[in-house]
Amino acid sequence: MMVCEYRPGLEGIPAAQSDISSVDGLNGVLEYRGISIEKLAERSTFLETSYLLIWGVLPSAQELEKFEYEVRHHRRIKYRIRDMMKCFPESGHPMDALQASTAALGLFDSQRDLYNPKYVHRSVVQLLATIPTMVAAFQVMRKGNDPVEPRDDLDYSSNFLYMLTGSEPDSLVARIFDVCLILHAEHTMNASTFSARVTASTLTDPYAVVASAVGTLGGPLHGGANEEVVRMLEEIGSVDNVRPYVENLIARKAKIMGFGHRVYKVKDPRAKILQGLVEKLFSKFGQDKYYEIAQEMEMVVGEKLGHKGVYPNVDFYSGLVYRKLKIPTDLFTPIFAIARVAGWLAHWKEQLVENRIFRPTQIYQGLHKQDYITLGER
Ligand SMILES: CC(=O)SCCNC(=O)CCNC(=O)[C@H](O)C(C)(C)COP(=O)(O)OP(=O)(O)OC[C@H]1O[C@@H](n2cnc3c(N)ncnc32)[C@H](O)[C@@H]1OP(=O)(O)O
Ligand SMILES: O=C([O-])CC(=O)C(=O)O
Repeated sequence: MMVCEYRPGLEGIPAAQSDISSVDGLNGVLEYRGISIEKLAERSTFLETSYLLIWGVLPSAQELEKFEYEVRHHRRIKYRIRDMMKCFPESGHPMDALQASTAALGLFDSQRDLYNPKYVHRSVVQLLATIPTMVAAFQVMRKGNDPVEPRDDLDYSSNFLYMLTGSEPDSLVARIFDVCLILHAEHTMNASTFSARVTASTLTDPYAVVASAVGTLGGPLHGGANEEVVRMLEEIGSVDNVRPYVENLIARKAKIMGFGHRVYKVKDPRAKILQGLVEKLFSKFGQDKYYEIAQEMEMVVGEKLGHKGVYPNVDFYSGLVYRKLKIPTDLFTPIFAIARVAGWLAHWKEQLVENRIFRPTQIYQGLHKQDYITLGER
């Protein structure tokens, strides 16, 4: 079958049939396996949501306990991985460090057996368990310190925050962080998930699948926008500067980070929940001026670009949560990756069910039947 119409960015072209999540972009609805993101953010945990995404159903109490136990006990990384990471330049971006170290996990995967449920289970546990450890280890090691060993007695998010700082987080902070992970866990056929599915379709190992997705997530048009948003708010500096700043970006036809979406033509439902989390954090730990700047920005961008359906996306308010938790800006996208591993793995598993290698076509616009001109004659 030949489909000849070219759609830049594959806009509107289905790349898979999926049961994992759905987005209603006109009404601002996101569901994981049919459950709204609002319900999950209110009642679930990141690990339970990961189980739901990957295995398709909410776990029983016993299944959840076993899954949490397994993840807790696979958090340690091999000393060879840690030593390899020690050699990474401290000036390098943590997303590059994460991509390289995730790919390196594949070096230890000698028994690849993609269609064996035990292999799938083991890889899921290992990736979910070790990716936060690798993100935290790079952060601590680039400051010249030894990584903080994971703690088996802490839940997923508390343990990650503990490995980053060396101290146990406040329980509200840990819960808010866990909700952020739930919100970022999955989002239909976004660029990094597409990347994961293309890689999965070649029947390579899940470490290569996740590493390719990490590489795709890092760009500023995708997950990397969360870092750019905070840098932009800092550059704006005061509420009075918002309007001229936005007008200048629009006049230059530049993209405003944290706004716009291929699917949502209204405010992203995750941005609404994240905004609520910012307010919760501020009411306990004190306001900062960047939230006022962000609110003004949302108002001005809505006024100028609302007619094009350009509203805040998930990356607009997440950075303000992480900033308030004193997390360095360049860790925002790796934190997004920690969460999205759940969605990538769910798509890896789904892709394998009736796999067919991705191999789209192109519309060739180049020359034919050219002469080969020898080097001396060019
Ligand atoms: C986790 C995530 O990946 S969420 C997205 C994170 N990325 C960002 O926040 C970066 C900023 N946003 C963008 O670059 C885009 O909105 C994307 C990449 C998210 C979506 O891109 P596309 O679906 O290709 O939208 P496209 O670029 O065609 O935009 C449609 C129209 O809205 C405008 N628009 C879309 N987003 C923005 C924006 N952030 N700032 C200014 N204008 C915008 C476009 O200029 C275009 O206008 P036109 O029709 O007059 O040319
Ligand atoms: O769906 C998209 O294109 C981007 C996005 O919001 C996500 O990956 O969370």
